[in-house]
Amino acid sequence: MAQSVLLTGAAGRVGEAILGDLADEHEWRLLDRDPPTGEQPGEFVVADITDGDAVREAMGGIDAVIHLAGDPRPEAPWDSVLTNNIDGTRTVFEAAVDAGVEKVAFASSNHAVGAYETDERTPEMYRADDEYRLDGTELPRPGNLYGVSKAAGETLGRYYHDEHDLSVVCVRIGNLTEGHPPIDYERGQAMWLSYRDCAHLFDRCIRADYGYEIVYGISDNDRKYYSIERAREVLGYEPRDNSARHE
Ligand SMILES: NC(=O)C1=CN([C@@H]2O[C@H](COP(=O)(O)OP(=O)(O)OC[C@H]3O[C@@H](n4cnc5c(N)ncnc54)[C@H](O)[C@@H]3O)[C@@H](O)[C@H]2O)C=CC1
Ligand SMILES: O=C1O[C@H](COP(=O)(O)O)[C@@H](O)[C@H](O)[C@H]1O
Repeated sequence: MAQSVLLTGAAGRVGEAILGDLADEHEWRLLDRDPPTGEQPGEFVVADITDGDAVREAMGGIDAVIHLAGDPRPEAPWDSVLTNNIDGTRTVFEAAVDAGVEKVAFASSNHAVGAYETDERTPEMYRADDEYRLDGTELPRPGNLYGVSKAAGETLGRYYHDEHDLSVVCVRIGNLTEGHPPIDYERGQAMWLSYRDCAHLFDRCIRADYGYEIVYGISDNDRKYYSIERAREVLGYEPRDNSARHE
């Protein structure tokens, strides 16, 4: 069934992947601090996610939120991730609860667990014959402040689920690229997320029933060190792409 979905960070790359396949599948309200370029599949709200009043207004009549807005740079400075990724994410969760939204899918990142990629494990863990897997039950282990901000977003989600009964899924997105996986980059190939698998995964986040979940958002790559079993089980994720087909 089509749902009313608020998509924050709609003008970015992940937003482009989602809307590319799902424009006609749901009723969209799009939010970004950058104004839209070109025609959009729904109402577009130009606002900053740290503006509580604007975010609360954008939540009216919404069933589900896909929260992408934030600073996506692994090297982003603390001031920026504190404002955009931590404070902004808290504002989105708070407004969702106030508005009686049912579920929020939060764009977390591989960088929330980047420090598991130790010198001892790499580069072997990036290869198809290596069986090391992270599955979402492990503690966060960020390798940079951007990763810290994503771990904080996951923890905010846990809090808003436990204290306010909001359904929350945190998707630790790998490396989204259009058309083909990153070239000459084993790590990127191991965590590749194709555009169509990205759209399908967030569609499942809108449609599935869950309480609080952390899942990995990668395609079904032969090379992988993130398990996608939880996403399959809980969300019904059925990825179609595999970076090995492009090697
Ligand atoms: N692209 C990737 O491979 C990955 C992305 N992610 C996460 O997914 C989300 C989206 O990433 P991308 O689309 O790649 O980034 P992007 O930079 O292309 O898009 C982010 C969008 O959010 C908007 N934005 C940023 N701060 C904002 C604020 N304070 N208020 C309102 N809008 C704001 C920007 O204007 C931009 O349109 C980010 O949270 C990022 O951390 C996580 C892992 C991998
Ligand atoms: O969280 C993110 O991760 C991807 C992949 O990380 P990288 O270190 O291999 O580049 C990154 O491209 C994206 O910008 C970021 O938001």
